[in-house]
Amino acid sequence: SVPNKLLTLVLIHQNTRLLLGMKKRGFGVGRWNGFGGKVQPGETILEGAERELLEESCVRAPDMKHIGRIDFEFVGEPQIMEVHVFKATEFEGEPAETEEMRPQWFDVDSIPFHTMWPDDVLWFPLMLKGSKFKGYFKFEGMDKYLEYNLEELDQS
Ligand SMILES: CCc1c(NC2CC2)nc(N)nc1N1CCCCC1
Repeated sequence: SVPNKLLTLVLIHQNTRLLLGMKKRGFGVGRWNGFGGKVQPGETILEGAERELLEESCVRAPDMKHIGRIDFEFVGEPQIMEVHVFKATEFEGEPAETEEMRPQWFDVDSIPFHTMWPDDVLWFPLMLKGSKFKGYFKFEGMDKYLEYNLEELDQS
C-alpha cells in the first residue's frame, strides 16, 4: 500500500546515434543511461523529464514523446519504481558534462549494454524501433532480475 515512486528517463535518438550519460554519483553510478530522475511534487511527469534532461545534460528536447512505462520491483522493498520513458529526436543546446552525468554519443549498433542496467538490453530495441511498450522487472539487488515481462503496445 506504498505509492509508486515516479521516475523519468529520456533518450535522445538521432538517426544512428543515441545520447547516453555516464552517471557520476548516486543511484546507478558507473552505468551509462538516459537522463532522468525523480518527479518532484507539483510537477507533471513530462515537466520532470524536461527538468532532469536539462539539469543532467544541459540540453532541451521540446519534441520528447512518452513511449513507455516500466515498473521495477526490488525484492525486500515495498515501493515500486515507476519509470516513464521518453524519446526525442531533436534537441536544443550542446550536451555538456554536469555534476551528475558525462554525456556521450553512441552508435545504435554499439550501445555499451555491459555497463548499463541489465534490463536495458531487453527494452532498448523496442525504444529504438519506435514502439510503445509497458514493462515490469523484479530485481534482486542492482545486477539481477528474477522475472520480467515486456509488452509492445498497439500504436493504432
Ligand atoms: C529504476 C532503475 C533503472 C533501471 N533499472 C534498474 C534495475 C531497476 N534501468 C534503467 N535503464 N534506468 C533506471 N533508472 C531510470 C530513472 C532514474 C533512475 C535509474
